[in-house]
Amino acid sequence: MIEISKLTKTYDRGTKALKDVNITIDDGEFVFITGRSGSGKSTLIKILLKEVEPTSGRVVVNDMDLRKMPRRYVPKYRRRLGVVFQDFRLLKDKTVYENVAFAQRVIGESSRTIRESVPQMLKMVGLSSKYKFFPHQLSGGEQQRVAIARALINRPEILLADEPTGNLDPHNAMEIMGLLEKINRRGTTVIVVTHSHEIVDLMKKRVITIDRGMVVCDEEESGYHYED
Ligand SMILES: Nc1ncnc2c1ncn2[C@@H]1O[C@H](COP(=O)(O)OP(=O)(O)OP(=O)(O)O)[C@@H](O)[C@H]1O
Repeated sequence: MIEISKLTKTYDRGTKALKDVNITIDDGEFVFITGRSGSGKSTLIKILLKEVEPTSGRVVVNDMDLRKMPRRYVPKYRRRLGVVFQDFRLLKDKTVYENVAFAQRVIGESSRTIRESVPQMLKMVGLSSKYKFFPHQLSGGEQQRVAIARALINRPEILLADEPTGNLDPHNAMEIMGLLEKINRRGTTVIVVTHSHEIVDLMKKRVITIDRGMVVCDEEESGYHYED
Protein backbone atom coordinates (compact mmCIF):
# COMPACT_ATOMS: atom_id res chain seq x y z
CA MET A 1 0.00 0.00 0.00
CA ILE A 2 1.17 3.52 -0.79
CA GLU A 3 0.01 6.42 1.37
CA ILE A 4 0.99 9.90 0.31
CA SER A 5 -0.23 12.75 2.48
CA LYS A 6 0.27 16.50 2.28
CA LEU A 7 3.26 15.93 0.01
CA THR A 8 5.05 19.03 -1.20
CA LYS A 9 8.22 19.35 -3.24
CA THR A 10 9.87 22.68 -3.90
CA TYR A 11 13.11 22.43 -5.88
CA ASP A 12 16.15 24.53 -5.03
CA ARG A 13 15.33 27.27 -7.50
CA GLY A 14 11.85 27.67 -6.08
CA THR A 15 9.83 25.57 -8.54
CA LYS A 16 6.91 24.06 -6.68
CA ALA A 17 6.73 20.67 -8.40
CA LEU A 18 4.17 19.13 -5.98
CA LYS A 19 1.70 20.92 -3.73
CA ASP A 20 -0.29 19.20 -1.00
CA VAL A 21 -0.62 15.88 -2.81
CA ASN A 22 -2.75 13.20 -1.14
CA ILE A 23 -2.95 9.78 -2.77
CA THR A 24 -3.65 6.29 -1.41
CA ILE A 25 -2.97 3.27 -3.60
CA ASP A 26 -4.05 -0.12 -2.30
CA ASP A 27 -2.24 -3.39 -2.87
CA GLY A 28 -3.12 -4.88 -6.22
CA GLU A 29 -4.40 -1.67 -7.83
CA PHE A 30 -3.67 -0.54 -11.39
CA VAL A 31 -3.34 3.24 -11.49
CA PHE A 32 -2.49 5.76 -14.18
CA ILE A 33 -0.82 9.03 -13.29
CA THR A 34 -1.28 11.57 -15.99
CA GLY A 35 -0.96 15.28 -16.64
CA ARG A 36 0.75 17.63 -19.03
CA SER A 37 4.51 18.07 -19.27
CA GLY A 38 6.02 19.64 -16.16
CA SER A 39 3.02 18.87 -13.94
CA GLY A 40 5.10 16.91 -11.42
CA LYS A 41 4.62 13.27 -12.42
CA SER A 42 8.30 12.34 -12.56
CA THR A 43 8.95 14.15 -9.31
CA LEU A 44 6.33 11.95 -7.67
CA ILE A 45 7.94 8.79 -9.08
CA LYS A 46 11.40 9.96 -7.97
CA ILE A 47 10.09 10.57 -4.47
CA LEU A 48 8.64 7.04 -4.39
CA LEU A 49 12.03 5.70 -5.47
CA LYS A 50 13.70 7.84 -2.82
CA GLU A 51 15.79 9.58 -5.47
CA VAL A 52 14.30 12.95 -4.49
CA GLU A 53 13.50 14.06 -0.94
CA PRO A 54 10.14 15.74 -0.28
CA THR A 55 10.07 19.26 1.14
CA SER A 56 7.23 18.27 3.45
CA GLY A 57 4.56 15.62 3.86
CA ARG A 58 4.50 11.89 4.44
CA VAL A 59 5.12 9.01 2.05
CA VAL A 60 4.59 5.47 3.34
CA VAL A 61 5.26 2.52 1.03
CA ASN A 62 4.38 -0.93 2.33
CA ASP A 63 4.46 0.32 5.91
CA MET A 64 7.83 2.01 5.45
CA ASP A 65 7.91 5.75 6.13
CA LEU A 66 10.38 6.98 3.51
CA ARG A 67 11.41 10.00 5.57
CA LYS A 68 12.49 7.78 8.44
CA MET A 69 14.26 5.20 6.29
CA PRO A 70 17.98 4.92 7.10
CA ARG A 71 20.19 5.67 4.09
CA ARG A 72 21.77 2.22 4.22
CA TYR A 73 18.36 0.62 3.71
CA VAL A 74 17.60 2.56 0.49
CA PRO A 75 19.17 0.09 -2.00
CA LYS A 76 17.25 -2.77 -0.42
CA TYR A 77 14.05 -0.72 -0.48
CA ARG A 78 14.50 0.11 -4.17
CA ARG A 79 14.85 -3.55 -5.00
CA ARG A 80 11.35 -4.06 -3.64
CA LEU A 81 10.05 -1.81 -6.41
CA GLY A 82 10.19 -2.76 -10.06
CA VAL A 83 10.87 0.17 -12.36
CA VAL A 84 10.45 0.58 -16.11
CA PHE A 85 11.37 3.67 -18.13
CA GLN A 86 10.52 5.09 -21.54
CA ASP A 87 14.04 4.45 -22.86
CA PHE A 88 14.23 0.80 -21.68
CA ARG A 89 17.74 1.19 -20.15
CA LEU A 90 18.93 -2.29 -21.10
CA LEU A 91 22.56 -3.34 -20.97
CA LYS A 92 23.55 -3.16 -24.64
CA ASP A 93 26.35 -5.70 -24.54
CA LYS A 94 24.28 -8.35 -22.78
CA THR A 95 21.73 -10.73 -24.24
CA VAL A 96 18.06 -10.75 -23.32
CA TYR A 97 18.72 -13.63 -20.93
CA GLU A 98 21.70 -11.90 -19.33
CA ASN A 99 19.85 -8.60 -18.92
CA VAL A 100 17.22 -10.34 -16.84
CA ALA A 101 19.63 -12.68 -15.04
CA PHE A 102 21.86 -9.75 -14.10
CA ALA A 103 19.14 -8.30 -11.85
CA GLN A 104 19.19 -11.54 -9.89
CA ARG A 105 22.96 -11.87 -9.83
CA VAL A 106 23.37 -8.46 -8.18
CA ILE A 107 21.24 -9.54 -5.25
CA GLY A 108 23.17 -12.78 -4.92
CA GLU A 109 20.58 -15.29 -6.14
CA SER A 110 21.97 -18.76 -6.76
CA SER A 111 22.76 -19.91 -10.30
CA ARG A 112 20.14 -22.59 -9.89
CA THR A 113 17.40 -20.07 -9.05
CA ILE A 114 18.46 -17.90 -11.99
CA ARG A 115 18.40 -20.85 -14.40
CA GLU A 116 14.86 -21.63 -13.28
CA SER A 117 13.35 -18.19 -12.97
CA VAL A 118 14.72 -16.33 -16.01
CA PRO A 119 13.17 -18.68 -18.60
CA GLN A 120 9.86 -18.54 -16.72
CA MET A 121 9.90 -14.76 -16.75
CA LEU A 122 10.86 -14.60 -20.44
CA LYS A 123 7.96 -16.91 -21.18
CA MET A 124 5.60 -14.63 -19.24
CA VAL A 125 6.63 -11.61 -21.35
CA GLY A 126 6.54 -13.64 -24.58
CA LEU A 127 10.24 -13.61 -25.40
CA SER A 128 11.33 -17.21 -24.85
CA SER A 129 12.53 -17.62 -28.43
CA LYS A 130 14.72 -14.50 -28.33
CA TYR A 131 16.70 -15.16 -25.19
CA LYS A 132 20.03 -15.07 -27.06
CA PHE A 133 19.32 -11.79 -28.85
CA PHE A 134 21.02 -8.52 -27.99
CA PRO A 135 18.91 -5.38 -27.40
CA HIS A 136 19.78 -3.86 -30.82
CA GLN A 137 18.31 -6.97 -32.49
CA LEU A 138 14.90 -6.37 -30.90
CA SER A 139 11.99 -4.06 -31.69
CA GLY A 140 11.13 -1.31 -29.22
CA GLY A 141 8.20 -3.32 -27.88
CA GLU A 142 10.42 -6.34 -27.37
CA GLN A 143 13.05 -4.25 -25.60
CA GLN A 144 10.40 -2.94 -23.26
CA ARG A 145 9.32 -6.53 -22.57
CA VAL A 146 12.88 -7.34 -21.52
CA ALA A 147 12.89 -4.29 -19.27
CA ILE A 148 9.61 -5.44 -17.70
CA ALA A 149 10.98 -8.96 -17.20
CA ARG A 150 14.04 -7.48 -15.51
CA ALA A 151 11.88 -5.26 -13.31
CA LEU A 152 9.79 -8.22 -12.17
CA ILE A 153 12.39 -10.93 -11.76
CA ASN A 154 12.95 -10.19 -8.08
CA ARG A 155 9.20 -10.24 -7.42
CA PRO A 156 8.53 -6.63 -6.41
CA GLU A 157 5.18 -5.81 -4.79
CA ILE A 158 4.94 -2.63 -6.87
CA LEU A 159 5.83 -1.92 -10.51
CA LEU A 160 6.42 1.74 -11.41
CA ALA A 161 6.38 2.45 -15.13
CA ASP A 162 7.37 5.99 -16.20
CA GLU A 163 6.08 6.55 -19.76
CA PRO A 164 6.65 2.87 -20.67
CA THR A 165 5.07 3.29 -24.10
CA GLY A 166 6.51 6.72 -24.93
CA ASN A 167 8.86 5.29 -27.56
CA LEU A 168 6.43 2.76 -29.03
CA ASP A 169 3.91 2.79 -31.86
CA PRO A 170 0.23 2.39 -30.91
CA HIS A 171 0.17 -1.36 -31.58
CA ASN A 172 3.24 -2.10 -29.45
CA ALA A 173 2.01 0.34 -26.83
CA MET A 174 -1.24 -1.59 -26.41
CA GLU A 175 0.66 -4.89 -26.25
CA ILE A 176 2.78 -3.53 -23.42
CA MET A 177 -0.38 -2.31 -21.69
CA GLY A 178 -1.86 -5.80 -22.04
CA LEU A 179 1.27 -7.23 -20.44
CA LEU A 180 1.09 -4.75 -17.55
CA GLU A 181 -2.54 -5.72 -17.04
CA LYS A 182 -1.57 -9.41 -16.92
CA ILE A 183 1.14 -8.62 -14.36
CA ASN A 184 -1.45 -6.71 -12.31
CA ARG A 185 -3.86 -9.64 -12.43
CA ARG A 186 -1.12 -11.79 -10.93
CA GLY A 187 -1.11 -9.51 -7.89
CA THR A 188 1.50 -6.81 -8.51
CA THR A 189 0.44 -3.20 -7.91
CA VAL A 190 1.04 -1.33 -11.18
CA ILE A 191 1.50 2.44 -11.44
CA VAL A 192 1.87 3.86 -14.94
CA VAL A 193 2.79 7.44 -15.78
CA THR A 194 1.57 8.35 -19.25
CA HIS A 195 0.68 11.27 -21.49
CA SER A 196 -1.40 9.10 -23.77
CA HIS A 197 -5.11 9.93 -23.83
CA GLU A 198 -5.75 6.85 -25.99
CA ILE A 199 -4.22 4.45 -23.52
CA VAL A 200 -5.96 5.95 -20.52
CA ASP A 201 -9.32 5.90 -22.31
CA LEU A 202 -8.95 2.33 -23.52
CA MET A 203 -7.76 0.77 -20.29
CA LYS A 204 -10.60 1.90 -18.01
CA LYS A 205 -8.55 2.06 -14.83
CA ARG A 206 -8.18 4.54 -12.02
CA VAL A 207 -6.66 7.79 -13.31
CA ILE A 208 -4.94 10.38 -11.14
CA THR A 209 -4.46 13.64 -13.02
CA ILE A 210 -1.83 16.10 -11.81
CA ASP A 211 -1.83 19.72 -12.91
CA ARG A 212 0.81 22.21 -11.78
CA GLY A 213 1.77 19.96 -8.90
CA MET A 214 -1.74 19.32 -7.62
CA VAL A 215 -4.03 16.32 -7.94
CA VAL A 216 -6.96 17.78 -9.88
CA CYS A 217 -8.78 14.53 -10.57
CA ASP A 218 -8.72 11.02 -9.11
CA GLU A 219 -11.38 8.79 -10.60
CA GLU A 220 -12.06 5.20 -11.52
CA GLU A 221 -12.26 4.60 -15.26
CA SER A 222 -10.80 7.60 -16.93
CA GLY A 223 -11.49 10.90 -15.22
CA TYR A 224 -9.31 12.65 -17.69
CA HIS A 225 -9.76 16.36 -18.13
CA TYR A 226 -6.61 18.18 -19.08
CA GLU A 227 -5.85 19.63 -22.52
CA ASP A 228 -2.31 19.50 -23.93
N1 LIG B 1 16.00 18.79 -10.42
C1 LIG B 1 15.16 19.80 -10.61
N2 LIG B 1 15.50 21.07 -10.24
C2 LIG B 1 14.66 22.09 -10.39
N3 LIG B 1 13.42 21.99 -10.94
C3 LIG B 1 13.02 20.76 -11.34
C4 LIG B 1 13.87 19.62 -11.20
N4 LIG B 1 13.21 18.53 -11.68
C5 LIG B 1 12.01 18.98 -12.12
N5 LIG B 1 11.89 20.30 -11.91
C6 LIG B 1 10.72 21.14 -12.21
O1 LIG B 1 9.61 20.62 -11.51
C7 LIG B 1 8.43 20.68 -12.30
C8 LIG B 1 7.83 19.27 -12.44
O2 LIG B 1 8.74 18.46 -13.19
P1 LIG B 1 8.49 16.89 -13.46
O3 LIG B 1 9.69 16.40 -14.19
O4 LIG B 1 8.13 16.25 -12.18
O5 LIG B 1 7.22 16.96 -14.42
P2 LIG B 1 6.56 15.83 -15.34
O6 LIG B 1 5.11 15.95 -15.13
O7 LIG B 1 7.20 14.53 -15.07
O8 LIG B 1 6.95 16.32 -16.80
P3 LIG B 1 7.19 15.44 -18.15
O9 LIG B 1 5.85 14.86 -18.48
O10 LIG B 1 7.63 16.45 -19.13
O11 LIG B 1 8.23 14.42 -17.82
C9 LIG B 1 8.83 21.30 -13.62
O12 LIG B 1 8.54 22.69 -13.57
C10 LIG B 1 10.34 21.08 -13.68
O13 LIG B 1 10.98 22.12 -14.41
